[in-house]
Amino acid sequence: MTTISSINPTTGKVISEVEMHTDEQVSRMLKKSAETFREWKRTDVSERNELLKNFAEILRKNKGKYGKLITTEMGKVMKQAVPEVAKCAAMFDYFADNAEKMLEPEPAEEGACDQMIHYEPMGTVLAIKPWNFPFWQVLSAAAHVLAGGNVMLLKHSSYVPLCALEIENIFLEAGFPEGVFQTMIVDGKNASSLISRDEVKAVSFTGGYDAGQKVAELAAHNMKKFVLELGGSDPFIILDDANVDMAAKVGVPSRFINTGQTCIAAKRFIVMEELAEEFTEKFVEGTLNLQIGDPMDPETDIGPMVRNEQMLVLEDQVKDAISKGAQPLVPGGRMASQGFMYSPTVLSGVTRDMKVMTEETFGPVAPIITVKTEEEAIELANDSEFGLGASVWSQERDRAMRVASELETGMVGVNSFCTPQACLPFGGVKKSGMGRELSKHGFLEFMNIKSVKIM
Ligand SMILES: O=CCCCC(=O)O
Repeated sequence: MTTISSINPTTGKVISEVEMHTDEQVSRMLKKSAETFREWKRTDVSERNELLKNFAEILRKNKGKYGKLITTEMGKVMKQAVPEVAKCAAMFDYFADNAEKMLEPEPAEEGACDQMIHYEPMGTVLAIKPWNFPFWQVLSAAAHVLAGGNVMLLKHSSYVPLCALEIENIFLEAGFPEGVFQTMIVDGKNASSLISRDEVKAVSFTGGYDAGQKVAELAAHNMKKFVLELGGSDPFIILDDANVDMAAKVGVPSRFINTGQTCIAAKRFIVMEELAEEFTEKFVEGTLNLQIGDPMDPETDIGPMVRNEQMLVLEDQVKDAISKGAQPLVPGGRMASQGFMYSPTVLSGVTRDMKVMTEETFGPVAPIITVKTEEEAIELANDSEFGLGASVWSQERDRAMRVASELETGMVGVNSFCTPQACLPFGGVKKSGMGRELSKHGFLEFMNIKSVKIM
């Protein structure tokens, strides 16, 4: 029997061994999903919406229980794990309320009703999802994929097998027919090999660039539709007329939420020199106020990182910055405790050749870099392989909007930080991915947009 170990990052200890599915079981799941699709796509949209509503209700009723599971299995602090579950519930409500409108056939042009655009589901969507938001990452895709009449097969991160199985249970408890949503406990290699299987019609991938590139190659080779949501190195730009108090107040959670392990977190703080000292002082103060410790404690802001491997990467990035002249204003770093605790680090005097600027930092490290002009801020913000989100701070709306329009990203927060929302398309450009999740745009990614011409 082959198993995956579920490990508690707070202690570093194994919580449970989860049995992996055999090839034979996976084949049965593929077959089941293809069979179920033939029925599911024909169910009335109102019936599907009712199930989405049931699902949201179960999440809301049990958000404490699921939050605790998330905290135990990947270390997210309870203060954020419970809202993650509540946010998923709100997103299911959104698609339950809007799917019917999104599915409505549209006339091709005003008055030309004999040429229609129909939206039809594709079939089985293979979802390959990461550990950092164990519920949100799966459910933000599942809600609109299933609402459109598709079915889903999940390969979740090997770090969160218990969350993966619990999500499948919730679908069954909500009344979804067996086979509409199934969790496979398999390794990454096995999941990739499923892309070529006839039953799989599309792939929804969230994760790192290298794995995303592999998925894209396999999907393209097998002529399957894919959506990729990859990493980010989001700039957080403070222009010289920004409200510094607010920028620092929002900048701290924008960087350190989820112990810095968020694709759309602020990862490069770009400050115009007039405000650099004041912003840095306030940002450091906010960072030092964060409570670090047991993620189960409702007061804790910073819990463990997910694994030692992630800490090693972060340590290397910080070492590289310091060796090139960055000053550790808040030194932070690995803590002498059990589990994978890493205290927040703030670096000033950062230059663009440092790894903290060129690579994604997936942990609690905040590099601050100073620029002289707005143009330099824009140029530096765009000087990245990534293009997921960005944040711009200015008290002049037109100026902030002008800068926002110059940024090469899929999302911009003006005087706010970026976070996915059900009604907004979510995704990136450049090495941050292709396609969109959420909103009508995400919904349509997994629909066959069929033109119907009636003579
Ligand atoms: O890692 C990206 C997902 C972000 C989810 C959130 O901010 O709610």
